[in-house]
Amino acid sequence: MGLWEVFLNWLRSLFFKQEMELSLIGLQNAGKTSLVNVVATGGYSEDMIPTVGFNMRKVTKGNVTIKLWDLGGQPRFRSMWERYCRAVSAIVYVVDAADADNLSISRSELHDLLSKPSLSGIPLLVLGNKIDKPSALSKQALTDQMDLKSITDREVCCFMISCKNSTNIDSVIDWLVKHSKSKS
Ligand SMILES: Nc1nc2c(ncn2[C@@H]2O[C@H](COP(=O)(O)OP(=O)(O)OP(=O)(O)O)[C@@H](O)[C@H]2O)c(=O)[nH]1
Ligand SMILES: [Mg+2]
Repeated sequence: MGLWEVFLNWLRSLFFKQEMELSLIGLQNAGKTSLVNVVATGGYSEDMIPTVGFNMRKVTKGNVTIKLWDLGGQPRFRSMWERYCRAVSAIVYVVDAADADNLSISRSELHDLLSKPSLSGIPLLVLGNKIDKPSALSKQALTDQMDLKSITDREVCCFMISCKNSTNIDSVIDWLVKHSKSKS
């Protein structure tokens, strides 16, 4: 590579570096921390410790640096979700698609969160996780049960994933990268 090319590449890397901040929200046991692990390292474990409060992780994909706020999903942590969503480029809401019993709670927590004026317009990515389980809902059923069609004040996208089998994780990363902003 000539010196000129090295210089151009360096210049390009300066201008095209992207950065984004995301919050991972959803009920306890949905698989938020598992998703962070799969995106960051490809690792998956059955043996997870519930998140107490929150964790922050930085993951780099290509020239995009993603700062992830991985929040605890137990009831006592839900009141802080809004605070960690205010400055983000996108909200990622994880649902256990195989846990029919908790879907209505998950739906009302999501709609509660989105009703906060401070979060208006922030794009939403809903992930139906655990599709490796036979009891998991279809995308259509999840969309209906989470009442996603009623959300009209922002961009909404939904993918069905499995952290366990790494299903559709690429689509998630693509979506995230497309929603990153140029570093200023
Ligand atoms: N079968 C299956 N189990 C999964 C999948 N993803 C996560 N799990 C399991 O679900 C459990 C909870 O996962 P976590 O990632 O800790 O869930 P969380 O949403 O971070 O939970 P909190 O931190 O308490 O809010 C763990 O036992 C995981 O192994 C998946 O895709 N398939
Ligand atoms: Mg967790």
